[in-house]
Amino acid sequence: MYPLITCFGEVLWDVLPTSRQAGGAPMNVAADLRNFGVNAQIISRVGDDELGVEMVQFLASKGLPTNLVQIGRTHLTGVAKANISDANEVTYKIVQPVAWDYIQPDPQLTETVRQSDLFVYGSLAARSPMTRDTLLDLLQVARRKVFDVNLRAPHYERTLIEELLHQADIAKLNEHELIELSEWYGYEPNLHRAMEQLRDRYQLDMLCVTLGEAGAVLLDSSGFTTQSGFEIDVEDTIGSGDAFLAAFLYKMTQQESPSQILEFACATGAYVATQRGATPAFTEETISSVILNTADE
Ligand SMILES: OC[C@H]1O[C@](O)(CO)[C@@H](O)[C@@H]1O
Repeated sequence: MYPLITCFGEVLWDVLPTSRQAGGAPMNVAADLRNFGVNAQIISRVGDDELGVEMVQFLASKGLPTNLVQIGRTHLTGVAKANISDANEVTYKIVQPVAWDYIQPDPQLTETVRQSDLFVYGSLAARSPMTRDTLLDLLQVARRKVFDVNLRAPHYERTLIEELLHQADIAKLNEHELIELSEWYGYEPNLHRAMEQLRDRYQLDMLCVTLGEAGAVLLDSSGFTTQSGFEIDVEDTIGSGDAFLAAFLYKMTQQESPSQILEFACATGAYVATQRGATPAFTEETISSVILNTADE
């Protein structure tokens, strides 16, 4: 079951017009890692309410430990209203403040992060002072840090994103986020060049940019690796980027080559987009058959 991967941040319910699905980027990453048999866990907080009970049950059903999910009496379990446009772009109205805005420091959290091989965090969790402070403390003891940039307007500020980038060893963002960061720094609109400049600015070991249906690009010490997208029928893209990251980290910890990592990650992101919600059940075999079926065409 090694390595140990600890994710930190929001757990919430994504409310769609006709259904409610468990979500929250770091939780999605942890649940998807569990699909691959990785020893993954999530640090978060829910409210002492019905939705909190259901969330804890959901985490347990995914094989995730629930002892790192705090239960608070002051705030409700998180909820996000998701809207999907005709072009499959999802926008979220992420209710605030909720329980995961109040993740409290705790020696047990510090210890588990200290022992983790990878620590995964995003920017949304840092929107409120308490969870932000807990995150910054945990980053002090984390060994290898993976920043899933995940910009969710209006819940972030440039200075905070920069602080979180400074902490990261590995960063993943999508093409729109790269454009936004490039505008901050006046980078020319050239994907490879902007990636190199961002990698150098924050001394990242790995920088990965997802390109939606066009695939993804990875920049690491071996240079650039590119993977084109898998053709699929989209159900909804919620959690697709999170699944990409989970698959990426899974293959990375298995020491696979950059091109194998990227192919597997793109196939996993594509598969999740064919399913409803952020955390469908799948296995490594499911993803391998996505890759094989595409190769046949
Ligand atoms: O975490 C913020 C939002 O992003 C998602 O994780 C998808 O990437 C949703 O499940 C959640 O509402």
